[in-house]
Amino acid sequence: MSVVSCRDVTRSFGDLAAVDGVSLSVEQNEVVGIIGPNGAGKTTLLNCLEGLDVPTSGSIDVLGFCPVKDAHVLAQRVGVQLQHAALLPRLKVGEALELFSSFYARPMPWRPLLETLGIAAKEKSYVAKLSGGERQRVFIALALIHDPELLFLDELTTSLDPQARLAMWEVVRDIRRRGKTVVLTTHYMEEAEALCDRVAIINQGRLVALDTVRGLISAHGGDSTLRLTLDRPTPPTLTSVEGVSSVNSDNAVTIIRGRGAFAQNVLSHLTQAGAVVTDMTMSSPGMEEVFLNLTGRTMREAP
Ligand SMILES: Nc1ncnc2c1ncn2[C@@H]1O[C@H](COP(=O)(O)OP(=O)(O)OP(=O)(O)O)[C@@H](O)[C@H]1O
Repeated sequence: MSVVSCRDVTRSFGDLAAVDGVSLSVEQNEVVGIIGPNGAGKTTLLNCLEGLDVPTSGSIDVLGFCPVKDAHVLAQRVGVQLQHAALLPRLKVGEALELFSSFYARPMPWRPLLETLGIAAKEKSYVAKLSGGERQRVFIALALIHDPELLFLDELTTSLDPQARLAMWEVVRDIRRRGKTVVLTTHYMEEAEALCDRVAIINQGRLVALDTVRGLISAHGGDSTLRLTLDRPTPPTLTSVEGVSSVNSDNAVTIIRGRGAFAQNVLSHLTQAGAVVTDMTMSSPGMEEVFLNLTGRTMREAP
């Protein structure tokens, strides 16, 4: 049985289908990322999965339960990262963790959790006085306090500095190593590449792709680029080499785009032609190219 199963889910606000016919499943011990441009519907979808919002149509199962009707059962087994400090301003970090521990049958010891998240020194600070990144880490600690089987993380590392972001990635990897399941949204392609077993790309409410990073790049990444400096003018025969889609010259550099084993084919072709390669670089498409090809926008335009 899938941990999360979402069938043909639509959530409309008036005429706007913020989530539009999304079907997806998340299996046990997977980390699945949801990415998409601003306003794509990621948070709305996550809210529906978390039981904070109700789909206009379609159905959702989480651990075999309905996220809305069975919220009390799921609360013990699912962790949700809060986004706003509204309910905690007058509490100190340690008090907030103590309070949340009291909600659960088997809470984890929270001091080691603060250590792992790098905020042990903030135990006696008011939540309201923390920096954005520190508060974010408190919310992660609160989401983890009952050692949930399934964790929902919405923009996990958005206000964190690079060091804290890497530490947070380790936290997620550790959660996965312990057999848990994670569904996260992110605006960072490198985060999706680093953490996710599969990535769902949402655009205008619709699920446009769902696959491993490698699968997405091979299906939607487009061409790789090989830049060569040769000891002679570019042989015109390069255009007919298997896998090559285009050949251009820029000053002394030959720029060849293609797919599959095109680079190897090009090099053998040049060797046979007696040409000498004096410099060579190769760049392959990544998730940025996948995102651009599927949504028409770069990720930098999106946040
Ligand atoms: N309660 C609401 N009432 C009306 N419209 C809403 C509501 N919540 C979301 N929307 C709209 O639904 C669309 C999807 O919003 P959502 O917050 O899910 O996008 P997102 O992908 O999470 O965006 P971002 O990356 O900016 O966080 C947006 O056009 C948003 O304005």
